[in-house]
Amino acid sequence: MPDPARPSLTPSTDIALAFDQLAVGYGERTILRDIDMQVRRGQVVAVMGGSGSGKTTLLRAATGQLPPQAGRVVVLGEDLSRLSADGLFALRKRMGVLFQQGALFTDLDVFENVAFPLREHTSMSEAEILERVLAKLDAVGLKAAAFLRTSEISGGMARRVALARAVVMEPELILYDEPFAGLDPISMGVTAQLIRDTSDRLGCASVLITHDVQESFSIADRVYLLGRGTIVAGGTPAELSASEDPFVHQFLKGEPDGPVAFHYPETPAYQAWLARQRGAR
Ligand SMILES: Nc1ncnc2c1ncn2[C@@H]1O[C@H](COP(=O)(O)OP(=O)(O)OP(=O)(O)O)[C@@H](O)[C@H]1O
Repeated sequence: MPDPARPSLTPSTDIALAFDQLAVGYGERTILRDIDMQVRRGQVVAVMGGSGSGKTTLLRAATGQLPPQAGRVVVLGEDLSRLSADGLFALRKRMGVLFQQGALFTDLDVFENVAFPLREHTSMSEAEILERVLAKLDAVGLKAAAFLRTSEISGGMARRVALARAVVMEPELILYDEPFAGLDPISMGVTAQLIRDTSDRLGCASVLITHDVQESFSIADRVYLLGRGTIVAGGTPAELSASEDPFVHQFLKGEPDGPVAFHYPETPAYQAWLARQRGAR
């Protein structure tokens, strides 16, 4: 559970990630607009929303993969759109990202997969690398699996190895894309606690994109709910749980009917495709 004694007010320099009136999308299409969000060091923030609501898109904006259509993304005090390619590369070393398809290198064993960022970006000695990697593997319960090849581990184990790799550089900001996907209930609880502990111990900011209400509410300081192309609700887990907003209510209860759209919207591109399909028959 989030520590109630943790101070809720910290200086503004403590902000690790800020979206400031952000609009972001692909080509001409805007997926999210009017996004205002701040994540402080030591905080765990969960971003939730239905399928296609723009969670991964928001993550891509935070890593600089997707430039803003309007507004700003500020990471560790740096406005991403003002950074050179070298500046962005340097900043990324201070960030950890666990992608949804956090693919491991199949030609490396578990240990070398986790050691990879240390070898790429630091001048740590072999002895230091050994201790650091074993500590991170221990945290995900896989120390004794260090010598295994990636073909010898299960999908859920691979997710945990990817998690160890995302935190091995002890980054200041960690972005997790669906960290609970494909995990059994025990691993899910352990992973949630690991995310919380990593934030507390390293004082880093953690942003997790997830569908899992129970796990994210158990560790998050704040939760944001995406819908209708923007943030529809934000607050502490307790505030959201008590919300009367029909959108929040439907999402948290997983009810099929309500304002959360189940169907992908019919766009002009779909209408044009359908007309072509029908014309062709
Ligand atoms: N590379 C892309 N090019 C064009 N449109 C995209 C691209 N990636 C995603 N989209 C569109 O952006 C919208 C949001 O997608 P996004 O992947 O951010 O949703 P999500 O909330 O992460 O969904 P899920 O929970 O299903 O992973 C969708 O309508 C999707 O079709």
